[in-house]
Amino acid sequence: MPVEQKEGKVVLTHPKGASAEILLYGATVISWKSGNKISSTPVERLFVSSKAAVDGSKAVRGGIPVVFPNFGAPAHPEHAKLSQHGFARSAVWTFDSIVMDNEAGVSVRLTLTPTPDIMVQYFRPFHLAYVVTLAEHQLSTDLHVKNTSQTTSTPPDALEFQALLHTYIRAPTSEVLVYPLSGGKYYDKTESTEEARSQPKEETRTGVDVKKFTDSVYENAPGKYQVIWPGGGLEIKAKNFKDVVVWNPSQEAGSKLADMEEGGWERFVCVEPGYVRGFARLNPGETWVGQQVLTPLDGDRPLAL
Ligand SMILES: O=P(O)(O)OC[C@H]1O[C@@H](O)[C@H](O)[C@@H](O)[C@@H]1O
Repeated sequence: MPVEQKEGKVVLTHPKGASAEILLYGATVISWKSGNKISSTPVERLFVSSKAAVDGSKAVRGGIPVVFPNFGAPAHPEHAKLSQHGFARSAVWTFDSIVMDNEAGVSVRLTLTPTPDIMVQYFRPFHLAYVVTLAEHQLSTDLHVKNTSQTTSTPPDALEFQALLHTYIRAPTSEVLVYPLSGGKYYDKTESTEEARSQPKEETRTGVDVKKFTDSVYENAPGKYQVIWPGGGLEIKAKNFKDVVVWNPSQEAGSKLADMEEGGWERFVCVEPGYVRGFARLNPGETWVGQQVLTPLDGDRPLAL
């Protein structure tokens, strides 16, 4: 069965062996197993902490949580009641449909509209659709945001939001490098004062490492990244996610996360395409689509982490 629904999750299986699992809780992709052009054996590409809650009690520590409508602590007055990274990653989404089911890809759509719980914290009408497509050697995740307001006021009843795919890539943290961010502007959230956090820095490293606590928001980033370690790597392509966040808590911050497994920070890098500097804006009836495509790089070998 290429698409199976069981116990709060959707499992996609590609005829050539790749698979993906998506929790309805948060529409969180919690597993993506894929081979590559050289080795067809599917291997896990995403990191999920063994201490992560996968029962819907807390956003998942790993996989690909969906961040919407705010990134980090709320900065927009309309988001004031929301918690860090918004409600999409901790709301139960609805299985909508199978979009495609053939050798080119197995694809499903999940949706989220305001629930009573969301409406207590957030008044804007919206419709989110998340399309996850599994190909032989690729995983695409597309987030569609629609402003469903019927109001015809002037100025328009705009939906202003941030969105990000918080992708935890399984990789040896001490060796992984992210390209090409050199020359770009970033905001360093590990700085201790608000003033230092709001001053842009210029990236001078050809390949960005995460050997120490890293929480960097690259603004207007290139949209195509290589995440490379000795013997392996992935490409991430992003559309309409103009920014990218590179995060690894290291032991310093990782050991304080209750749902992070011991040493888990040594086994991943988060490379997170997003629209997080400023706000995307939709007038009533308009839709915005952000896309992420993950592909193992040629020469990639399975990781024993
Ligand atoms: O612990 P959370 O809420 O899942 O967030 C993890 C991290 O997510 C990153 O995207 C943020 O830039 C970090 O500041 C944050 O610590």
